[in-house]
Order: sequence, then structure tokens, then C-alpha cells
Amino acid sequence: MLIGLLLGLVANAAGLATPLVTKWVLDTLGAGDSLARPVTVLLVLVVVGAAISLWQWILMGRIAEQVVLDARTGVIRRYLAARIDQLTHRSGGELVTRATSDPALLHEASGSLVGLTNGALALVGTLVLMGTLDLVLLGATMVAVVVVAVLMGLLLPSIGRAQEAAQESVGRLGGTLEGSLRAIRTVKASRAEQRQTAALTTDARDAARHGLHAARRSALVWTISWTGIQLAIIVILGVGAARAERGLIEVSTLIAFLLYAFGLMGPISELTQNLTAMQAGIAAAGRLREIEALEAEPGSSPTATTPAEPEPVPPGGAAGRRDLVGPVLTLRGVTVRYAPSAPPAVRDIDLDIPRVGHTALVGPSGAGKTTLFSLLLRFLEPEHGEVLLDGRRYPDHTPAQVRGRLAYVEQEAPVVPGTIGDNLRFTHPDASDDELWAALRAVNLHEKVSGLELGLDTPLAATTVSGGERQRIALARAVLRTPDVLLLDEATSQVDGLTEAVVSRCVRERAREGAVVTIAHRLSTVLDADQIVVMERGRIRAVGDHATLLGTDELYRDLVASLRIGTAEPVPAPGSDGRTGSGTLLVPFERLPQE
Ligand SMILES: Nc1ncnc2c1ncn2[C@@H]1O[C@H](COP(=O)(O)OP(=O)(O)OP(=O)(O)O)[C@@H](O)[C@H]1O
Repeated sequence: MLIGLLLGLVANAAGLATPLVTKWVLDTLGAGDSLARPVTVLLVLVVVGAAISLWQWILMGRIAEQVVLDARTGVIRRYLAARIDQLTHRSGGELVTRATSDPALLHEASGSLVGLTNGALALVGTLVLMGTLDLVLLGATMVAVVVVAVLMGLLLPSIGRAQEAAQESVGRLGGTLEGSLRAIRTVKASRAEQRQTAALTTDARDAARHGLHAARRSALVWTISWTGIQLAIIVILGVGAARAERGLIEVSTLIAFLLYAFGLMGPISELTQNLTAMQAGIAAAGRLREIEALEAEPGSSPTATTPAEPEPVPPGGAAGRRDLVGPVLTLRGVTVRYAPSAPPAVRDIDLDIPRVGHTALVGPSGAGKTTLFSLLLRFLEPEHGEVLLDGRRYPDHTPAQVRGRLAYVEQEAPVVPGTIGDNLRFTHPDASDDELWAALRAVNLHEKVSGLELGLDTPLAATTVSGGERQRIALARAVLRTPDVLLLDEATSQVDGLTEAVVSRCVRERAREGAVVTIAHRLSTVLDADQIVVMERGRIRAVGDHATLLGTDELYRDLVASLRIGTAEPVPAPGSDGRTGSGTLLVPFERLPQE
């Protein structure tokens, strides 16, 4: 920036010297001397001035790109380092706007300080040199400059406000658009295209309205400055001609003065342009500063420019940790709420997750099952109580250390952008192709993927895979390397029998080697569990196995009855072995038809 400023100053100096050298040419012409020297100086000034301006332009362009890049990467880093709750209460589209279109506004604004300094110095330099030529003509010029400056001072702040409002509308538009596209099937099935279009165009119109307001103000500022200078030139011409006629100034002085007056357009345009760009930049910077306020997760640095080295994850599963005893995860008196004024989402939770075996969480909607998962994954921090991993409190681990021991399958099982291979390697980027194929085999997708022309390199989009396949890909990612704890949030929607059987088999296999915790939505999963935790209104109501709970807990009986209706499975009688009596879904996997 400093180099840009210096280059600008040199280019300005060359520009400022030009009228004086022109006067020298005219005086030399009048005196009948050789024109060689003044004309050479004039040419050198023009060429050097142009070359330096070009250099400065390119330099400032590079700085502008760097500023935009820094702003974008800064926002992206903050998003990915932020605590989940900091992001989830904003719409995805709005967050995207702040990483894409807001930083673009900094492009013009980035060089505005240099432009303003250059413009201001050029303006002062021009006025000083005008003063050396004729003070009376300078007086006429100053009136125009002061009037222009006052009007600009009054108009410019409203340009910034209009820009900010326009960006807010663009942000809202991004949010609504992202939501509408995500739910496009529902939008169409509800015949809501027109209504959504109307809602979206309202935001787009809002942005255009504010943008137009800013454009009108900018146009007014430009017109005022140009007209002011044009009027000043007319006055200079009139007053100057009269003074030259009376012999008070030479004609060459008047010509040089007029050249300076025309030259005033340069600094005044530069000042106007940079002040306008700066207003837009200030508006964008204000919105970007709000992102800086996002709270980061403990142990993550939103300002680090290089990603931290991933912490080595020791061999997973109980087999890799024979030295450790006691539960792998423990919750002790845990209470958590989503907002200080909200009621606790879970309260006084005491729970041990054994190192080996399957723990199923069941409970009515809103009971706090997902919240419990968020606590285990350290997406949420408890208000009271503590969560322990291997007997050590969570705050004594970094979130990465905790998550390095867990594998998580989300209920919606979203695919991440990229290929099938990218999706499978998402947790362990160093996994070999053989490991990937083994994981695909575990979820019965190997034949399907090997039949694809591009195999593991097939690009994957959420729309190109079925819900069941998405879940199996997510499961394959989770079981790629044996995790210590597999957290599985089962799909609530009906999934195909094959997917359900694959999930059941994976859960059973993992539960033999390590811990599996499921939010169970299927009777087959509940029946498979070694420990069932019944939750209600944020509390643990009962813990036990299926047979015991069926005999002792009314809510559990109701839940099982509703699952039975959902899956059309017979409920085994209390005391009977649920695993063998549960019917249809426990068909041995090998006997299921291959896809
Ligand atoms: N992001 C959030 N912000 C505010 N409150 C939340 C949030 N997520 C959940 N809650 C509230 O916390 C309570 C527990 O919700 P949670 O999602 O843990 O229940 P759940 O048992 O998983 O329900 P479901 O089976 O319907 O998914 C509910 O009262 C819910 O409204």
C-alpha cells in the first residue's frame, strides 16, 4: 500500500508539473528560443507519469484481490472453527453471502485509503500551484471546491447506509433461496413455486431498491462535483480573460491555470470514487465484523492460517484399548440448555456408556436424545455436570481428541461435496482403497460402486443417491476404521429392508468390538441393544434391557407398541429373548437379496 501511495504521489507530481512545463513551452515560444528542452521535459513527464500510473494500477489491483481473498478465507476459517450453535441460528444462505458477496465489496474499497490520500494531496498540490499563478483566480476556484466538498459530505454517508441495507437484503435472499432449493420437492409438491418466487423476489427487489438509492446518491455526488468544476472553469475563463486583457496576468498563466482547473477533475473524481467505494467497503466490513464475533470452539483458532496437524488417533475399538477399564463415556449430573432463557433440554443426566456393547436411546420426540449426542460430540457444553472420556473430563481433551475417538452417523446422513471416495475418506483421508472397498462391502455397496464406470471416483450429489444409499455411505464412512464409539442417529423415515439389515449387522458387529450408541427408531435396533435408556422430557426415566423395561416401564411399553406399529413387528413377550422373537427384520443378512 505504501509503495502504491508513493507511486501515486510520483504520478501526481508528474501530472502537476505538466501545466507549468506547458507554460514554459508557451513562454519559450513567445521569446523565440529553442523548444527542444521544454518539449523533451513535457514528453518525459507524460511517459513517466503514464508508466508509473500503470504500475500503481496493477499493484493496487493485486492488493485489492489479496484483501478480498483474506476476507473470504477469514470468514471461512471462522465458520469452520465456530461452535455449532453459533452457526445453526443463522440461515446457511445468509452465511454464504457473507463469505462470497460481502468481501467482493472490499475490492474497490481496499485501495480507497491510498486513493483518498493521493486525491487529497493532488487536490492540495493543484490548489497551491494555482495560487502561485494567480490568487484571484484561486479564490474563484476555492468557492467551487468548498461547495462541492460540503455537498459530498452531506450525501456520502447515506450511500454507505443504502449499500449496507442492500447487502442485508442480498443476505436474506441467499437464506430464503438456499432453504427453497433444499426443500424444492416440498415446494413443488405444495405448488408453492409462485409464493416462494414472490418471497424471493421481494428480497431481490429490496436489494435493488437500496442499490438504486445508492446509485442515485452516487450519481448526484458525481454530477455535483463535475458541474462544480465546470462552473469554476467558466468563472476562471471569464475572470481570467478580463485580468489578461487588463495586463494583470499573462495569457500563458491563464492557459496554465485553466489546465490546472481541468486537472482538478482528476483528484476530485478520485476523491469521489474512493469515498463512495469506502462507504460500500465500510458497510461490508461491518457485516464481516459480525462474523468475527462468532465464538470458536475451545482449542480451535479461527485466525490460524495453516490447519493444525491432525492428532494421531490410537487404534480404535476395545481391541486397541485393552489397558483401559470402566465406561468409555460417562455423563455425570449433566444439564444443558440451548439459550440462557430456554428451559434445560436435558437435566441431571447420569449415564455410563460401556466400552463394549450397544446402548440404545429411546424416548418420545423432544425427550433430549439428539441433545445427548450433541453433548457426547462436544457440540454443546454442559451448564452443570460433566462428560468424561476414559474417566477424564471433556475440558481436559480438545474437541478434536474427543471426536477422534467417535464416529457419528447423522440422521439425515448428508453426503459431503465430492466423489464416493471423498465421502468415504472424509474422516480418515489417509485410508487406502482396500479399506474403502472393505467398508463398502460392510454396507453392501461394493457391487454397486464397482459397477459404476468411475468407481470410487464417481461424483456424488445428494440428489443422485437414494436415502438408503446415503445412509449406507455414511455408515461406511463411520466404520472405515473401527471407532471406539459409534454414534448412530437412526433415520426416522422408513428405509429399505436392505439398508435396515445392513445397519443392524454393522451395529451388532461394532458392538462386539467397541461401544455403539444409537438413537433408536426401529424395534430391531432396540431389541439388539444391551442397554436401553428411556428418556422423557430431558431426563433419563429408566435404564435396562428390553425384557426388564417391558415389564417395569409404561412409557417403554408404549414406545415399543408404537415402533411395532411403525415396523409391523410383533412385540416379544416380557422375558422372552427379543433377538430371536422379533421377527422379520432379523433375517440373516447373507440371505437378503443382493442389490
Ligand atoms: N438447536 C436448538 N435450539 C433450541 N432448542 C433446541 C435445539 N435443539 C433442540 N432443542 C430443544 O431441546 C429439547 C430436546 O430436543 P432434542 O432434539 O434433543 O430431542 P429428541 O429426543 O432428539 O427429539 P426427536 O426424536 O424429535 O429428534 C426440545 O425441547 C427441543 O425443542
